[in-house]
Amino acid sequence: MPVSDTAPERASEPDDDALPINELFASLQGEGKLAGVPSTFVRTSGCNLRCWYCDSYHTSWEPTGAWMAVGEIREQVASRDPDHLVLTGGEPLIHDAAVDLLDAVEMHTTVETNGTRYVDADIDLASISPKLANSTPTPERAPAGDGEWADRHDERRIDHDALTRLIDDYEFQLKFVVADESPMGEIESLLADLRASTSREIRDTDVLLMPEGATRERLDETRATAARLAEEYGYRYTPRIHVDLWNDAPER
Ligand SMILES: C[S@@+](CC[C@H](N)C(=O)[O-])C[C@H]1O[C@@H](n2cnc3c(N)ncnc32)[C@H](O)[C@@H]1O
Ligand SMILES: Nc1nc2[nH]cc(C(=O)O)c2c(=O)[nH]1
Ligand code: SF4
Ligand SMILES: [Mg+2]
Repeated sequence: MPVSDTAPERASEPDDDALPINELFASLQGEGKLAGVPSTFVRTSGCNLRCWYCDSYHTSWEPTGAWMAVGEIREQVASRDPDHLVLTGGEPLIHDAAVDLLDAVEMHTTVETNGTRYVDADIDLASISPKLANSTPTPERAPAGDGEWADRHDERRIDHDALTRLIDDYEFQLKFVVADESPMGEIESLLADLRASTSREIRDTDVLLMPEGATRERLDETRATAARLAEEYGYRYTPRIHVDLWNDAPER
């Protein structure tokens, strides 16, 4: 997704109580169990992974943003209409101040996370999107660099302990990005491992297949397959309604 030209420009010094913000906007939640719910999005910059298909290139491959104090983010969020906050990125949970923001706002909070780091915070819905082998930026498909991220990405992308703790402690959904049948075996085996390690029930309706696609054109190629696989395996399908409605526009 292109970087917003209206990303906050006032930067405070990076300190313990600030976050690097790529964009902050109100829209409709596009994905998952709360798709369609008016929400204010806070998108942090910086990620510990490098999915080749990342739709937020300017938070991962080429991170840009301005530091904002948590108090100022809280005010910006409170000044908008929605009573749902979606904290996303980049990977929001790599920043310690994400916990302060989640604890500071007085509304429903969803965190979009790759599930590689556990935090203890005021999270109402942990929207966990574990990264499968189909995300690895091999030299042929990395959008930048010479493939130097592939090994690091593969070593980091699944952390069973962090996933188990997130599922143990929060309402959750598990969202898997699919374009074809190839990741289904990995999804089934990861779910079997997590069902063995968590004390909570992971229902099939907590598992969502999401078509890979940052543009309408790409979704046209993937959504029917994702929907068919959801039916076949008994999982849920989630659209990406923001892409259907607004394609890859920033602040949407
Ligand atoms: C940009 S990520 C930010 C949060 C976190 N880093 C993560 O990956 O969950 C937000 C959501 O977009 C999904 N996503 C990113 N690029 C995508 C693409 N090209 N097609 C479908 N989903 C994508 C991720 O899997 C995740 O569910
Ligand atoms: N409308 C809208 N819904 C979203 N749900 C998750 C998003 C994300 O980028 O994390 C996202 C996004 O970027 N836009
Ligand atoms: S983990 Fe999320 S933000 Fe990071 S590269 Fe993958 S999709 Fe992008
Ligand atoms: Mg997005």
